[in-house]
Formats: sequence, structure tokens, C-alpha cells
Amino acid sequence: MDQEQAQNRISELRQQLNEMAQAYYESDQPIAEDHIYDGLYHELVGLEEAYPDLVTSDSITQKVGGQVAAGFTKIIHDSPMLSLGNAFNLEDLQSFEGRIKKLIDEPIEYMCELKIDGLAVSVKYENGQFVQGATRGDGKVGEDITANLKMVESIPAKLNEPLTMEVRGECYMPKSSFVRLNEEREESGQAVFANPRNAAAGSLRQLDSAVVGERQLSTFMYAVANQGDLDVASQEQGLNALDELGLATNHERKVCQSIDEVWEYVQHFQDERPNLAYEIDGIVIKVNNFEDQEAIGYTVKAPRWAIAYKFPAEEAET
Ligand SMILES: NC(=O)c1cnc(N)c2cc(Br)sc12
Repeated sequence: MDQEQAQNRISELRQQLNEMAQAYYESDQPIAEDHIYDGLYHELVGLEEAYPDLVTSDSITQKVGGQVAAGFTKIIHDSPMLSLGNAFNLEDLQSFEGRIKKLIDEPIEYMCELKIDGLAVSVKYENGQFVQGATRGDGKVGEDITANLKMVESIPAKLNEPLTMEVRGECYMPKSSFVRLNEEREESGQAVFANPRNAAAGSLRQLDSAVVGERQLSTFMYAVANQGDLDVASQEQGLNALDELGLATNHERKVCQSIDEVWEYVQHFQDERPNLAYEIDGIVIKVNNFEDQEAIGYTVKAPRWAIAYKFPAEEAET
């Protein structure tokens, strides 16, 4: 089923369910057996989960007891969760370095990290206790998914130090969990997820956090939003500090001394991609030294000191 077919079926189901609900709640004349209503409702929930972009706040699945559920409360991020400029070839990476060299005199060191194909999340700790989890949303305002992120094993309820800080990363579904989940959905007649990213997004949007616990989601944390109690001078030190605190970071990272070395890393992981336990859609390259990052600064919507190299789209499997 493609997105258009899903949209058509979702509209059909919403129409039918709204009519049944109206008849039941307002005229007390149920027009369908409960099990028919439940079956259609279950199909709609499954489709909305598989196609999270098609969920609308007025959908009957977002209502609890006839009222539109608030869903998730909104969280205004202390600092914007930024996006990244893109690079598609070596020339783009060399231009990225050229722009930086206009601002920084000394030699530049890069940190290369895998670009995880999941859902960006913010995780807040107070005195070492996990207190709030949120989606990126539009970068400024996200959704409070604290209850759901508590069900993700790789997010510790308590840090190894009583620190107060906000950490950002990617929540993802491993390839193996994605295959198993779709097999289960296929068997139970539910719509399957198109890819692990949609499966992770659909799972994290669940109002019932117990469902999240069944989905084997995981995380790789990659940034400290406000240094808070952390005393680190580079991305490399920052990631090592997150490891020591008990947070999950991706260990395929590499400090590179030149764009040529970055390019070798990019080519290596473009080949390695099928062998990874999780989906990646590129490589994030950052200036490693935090003082250099500050000197280089930001454009309106993205850091100047980082760029995302995007892998070419994979040929469809024949
Ligand atoms: N390691 C990283 O910085 C990283 C990994 N995976 C991602 N999807 C993203 C997105 C941004 Br924005 S940064 C980043």
C-alpha cells in the first residue's frame, strides 16, 4: 500500500468511524456491532502508525471518550534543535572547509559521526535524574514524550554523575527489530511500516507508552545542548563524557585531520552501510574544537561548523 492508497483508506475509515461514533454517542442508536467498529478502529490505528505523516489531530484515534485528546503537550526547547547543511560530493566538502578556513587560521580537526536515520530527541537530566524527553518538532517547539522515552532501555533513568544537562541524539529502530515488527503486523493484518525511521516515529507517537516498550527502540546521543556541569573542550571529549555518564553514543566516530581523511571515512561507511545493525543516511562532519565552533558560528538555521554528507539514494532492490 503506498501513501496515497493509505490516505484514501484512512479517509474512508475516519468517515465510517465518525458516523458510527456519532450514532452511538449522540443518538444512542449503534449502527454497527462493536466488533466491526473495533476492527475498523484497529485498522485505522495501524495505518496512522505506519504513516505518521497522515495523522491529524481531529482523527478519531486522537480522541479519548469523544473529546480530542491533547495528545502530547508542547515543549519549547531551551535552544533550537538545528538542522544541518548538506554536502553530496567531495567538492562540497572542500567548499565547506574553504568557508571555515576564512574564519579560522590554525589547522582544523574534524569529528566524523554516522548520521542515524531515526527521530531527533532531546533528553533532560536534573541532578542526574531523567526528567524530560521531547521530540525535535519544528526545531523550536517539540512534543513531550517523556513517558515514551522512559521505555527506551538505552536512555538511563539515572546518570553515573548527579549532573544537570540536556543531551540530544537520535532515537532509532534497529533493522532486526523493524523486520520482526513488520512480520508481526503483517500476520495481524496491520499496515506495515515503510522503513525503520517511520517505525521509530510511529512508535514514539504512541499515546500508550507500554507499546513503546515492546518496540525495542534505541538511541545514539550526539550533542550536549547546554554544557551545564560538563567541562569539555571538543566534540570528542563531549562524546567520551556522555559514554562515562552511561548514555549511549555511536562508537564508529573518528577524528580526522583533513578533508581527504574525512572523505576516506565517508567512502568506508558508504560501503559498510548494509552491514550496520541500524539505518544511516549519511555522515555528520563537525569541527571538533568547541572554541573553533564558537568562532565559526551559525547561519540562521544551521551551524557553519558542521555539515551532513548525504549518501546517494540506494538503488531499489530488484
Ligand atoms: N552524530 C550526529 O551529530 C548526528 C547523527 N545522526 C543524525 N541524524 C543527526 C542529525 C543532526 Br541535526 S546531528 C546528527
